[in-house]
Amino acid sequence: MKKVLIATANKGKAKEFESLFAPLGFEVTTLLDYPEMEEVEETGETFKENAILKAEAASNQFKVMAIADDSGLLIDALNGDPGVYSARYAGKEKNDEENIKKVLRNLQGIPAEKRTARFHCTLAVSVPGEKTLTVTGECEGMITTEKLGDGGFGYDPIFWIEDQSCTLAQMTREEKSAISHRGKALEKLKEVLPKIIN
Ligand SMILES: O=P(O)(O)OP(=O)(O)OP(=O)(O)OC[C@H]1O[C@@H](n2cnc3c(O)ncnc32)[C@H](O)[C@@H]1O
Ligand SMILES: [Mg+2]
Repeated sequence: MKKVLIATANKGKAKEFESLFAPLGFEVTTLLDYPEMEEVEETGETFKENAILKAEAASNQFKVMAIADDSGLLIDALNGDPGVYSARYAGKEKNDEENIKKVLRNLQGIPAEKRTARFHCTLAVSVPGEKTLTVTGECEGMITTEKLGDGGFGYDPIFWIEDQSCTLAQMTREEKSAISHRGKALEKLKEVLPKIIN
């Protein structure tokens, strides 16, 4: 079976990538399979910089093609926060629960129509000896006033999708991937990397 290395240690992302790549005949390995590996410091100021950092670190270490995902939630009423710092919004322990609480606290009193937000995803593909390639995807939504649903990960329980009238955490993994920032970025990746994906 063909293998693809996804340079992430995030369980939620890992599951989504497994579901996205399985139909393409790929076995997915992630950094969760290598717990001894040290986490790459995300020193970039943009999703693109951080995605490239993570992808190149993994492909250099393992000498294989690696795909990294840097993503985050941009909330208009918070001037684009938590943005690139989404994972660590409430502290360096990367606690989804605390991150959600902080967002809801900071949006207290903000009316529904002003709670617009988007998820962003940049995927970087690094092949040893070749220039790293990036693609992006975005998903528009609204921030709820309470958590709804227990699927997904991260900020999904407070991210409302207008068209479907539910949060990303109330969708199946397939439903989420059909409209998500990650799903859209991967669709673009499939176009630019036909040789590798097919
Ligand atoms: O860097 P890796 O190892 O991939 O894992 P991470 O969790 O640190 O990932 P990021 O640096 O890209 O931070 C992205 C954060 O944005 C949030 N996020 C990204 N995609 C999401 C999604 O599809 N649903 C909900 N939250 C998401 C989530 O809280 C992530 O921790
Ligand atoms: Mg990270």
